[in-house]
Amino acid sequence: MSTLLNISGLSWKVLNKTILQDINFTVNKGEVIGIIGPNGAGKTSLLRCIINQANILTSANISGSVHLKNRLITQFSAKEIAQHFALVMQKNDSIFALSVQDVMKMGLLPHKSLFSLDSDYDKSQIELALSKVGLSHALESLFNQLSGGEQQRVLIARALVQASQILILDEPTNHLDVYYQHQVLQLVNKLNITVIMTVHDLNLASLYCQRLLLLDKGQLICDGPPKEVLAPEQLSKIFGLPCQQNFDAITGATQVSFYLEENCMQYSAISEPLSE
Ligand SMILES: Nc1ncnc2c1ncn2[C@@H]1O[C@H](COP(=O)(O)OP(=O)(O)OP(=O)(O)O)[C@@H](O)[C@H]1O
Repeated sequence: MSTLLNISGLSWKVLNKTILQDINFTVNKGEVIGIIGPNGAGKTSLLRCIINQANILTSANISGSVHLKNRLITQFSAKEIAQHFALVMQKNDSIFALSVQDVMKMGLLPHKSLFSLDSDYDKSQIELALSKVGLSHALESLFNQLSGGEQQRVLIARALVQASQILILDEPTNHLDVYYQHQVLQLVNKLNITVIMTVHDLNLASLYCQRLLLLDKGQLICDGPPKEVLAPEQLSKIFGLPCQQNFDAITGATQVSFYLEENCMQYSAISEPLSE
């Protein structure tokens, strides 16, 4: 397996606050990796550091390194970053007033020269990507008139036309109903490209990611296959709720359930949160 990304000793501080602390991991070509952890754990911040956006956002104090194909990420131009990474991040204010078609065309820009015209091939790629997310009918619609879930699917379709080697998704299932949660993650999974995504739903993460990174308070607590990372004692401690690990009867995937003490009839069978 060839290594695409190498994150080494990565730390990020803003003023006195530590956002990420000594993060180390590698990403191999073709892996589908889910970043999980509680609110504020540093999941989105880690994505930003990987794509070299943390410095743009703040006068940040970043140490350690991110290498993409053995070259420091800070040495890549913005266009080179866009050629390597397709992004679906959570805030998209800048595309507020565009049509879906225009939003989709933005996905083609990293691979075009300044004055190149739209081709029939471009048009067919846009139509194909929209059909994959069930939005063929929305080509002429205004992006800001779509529902949150439809907007999310357009952004995923835009990432598909960008045809980059690495797909970065920040909470891709946000706003999606249960059908599109599975549809989008299955689609992402079948692309045969490298995917790094933050996911709040631990069971979806387990179902669609080969490998999970568990973050807490800016630290990488565990990196491994879902069965190992979703160990109930570990999750119970981090999320502060009793937890049980099961296996899905149909897929065989590791699944977890959390319980509130007062709702739990068989509390003794379930691991309690560990004290500090
Ligand atoms: N530019 C910044 N300046 C100051 N603090 C920041 C900055 N970016 C993130 N943080 C802080 O870093 C911490 C981690 O934020 P981040 O958004 O990475 O968490 P997350 O794990 O993605 O959370 P969530 O699950 O709630 O989306 C938070 O406390 C956040 O307030």
